[in-house]
Amino acid sequence: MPKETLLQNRIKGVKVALKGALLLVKTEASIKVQFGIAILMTIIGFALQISNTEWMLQFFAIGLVMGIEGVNTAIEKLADFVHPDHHEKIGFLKDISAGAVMIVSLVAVLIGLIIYIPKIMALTTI
Ligand SMILES: Nc1ncnc2c1ncn2[C@@H]1O[C@H](COP(=O)(O)OP(=O)(O)OP(=O)(O)O)[C@@H](O)[C@H]1O
Repeated sequence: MPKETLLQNRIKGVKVALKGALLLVKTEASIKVQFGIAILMTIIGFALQISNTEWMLQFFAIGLVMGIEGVNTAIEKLADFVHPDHHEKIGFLKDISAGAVMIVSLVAVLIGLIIYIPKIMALTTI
């Protein structure tokens, strides 16, 4: 079999990653909710005309939360596959993995509050 080039190898890698991202959005309830929130925040961002820097921070927060949620999902599924029975260590592993999602989610909420509270205040004082 002819050896694939670096470009062919990378194209294959991108295809696999896209398939994984689609699988996450299609099958995982938490990612579906986060995707919905991401769309809503994008609409609100347009409506309240946030700045370029605010767009960057908002997309960064969305990407961070959804990315870490994806890794958390993979860890949960791997744990269930490797050890389907109840085990203290599996519980600990799943808890810290969920904790990582919680940390980035709190940061995302803080970013949202910092961006939108002044804009909402300005709207309500008009
Ligand atoms: N095999 C196990 N052994 C010990 N504790 C477990 C085990 N499976 C789950 N737990 C405990 O239950 C919690 C929830 O685990 P679960 O796999 O249901 O994740 P989840 O948060 O409900 O998943 P999702 O994000 O898909 O809703 C874990 O954080 C852990 O504390």
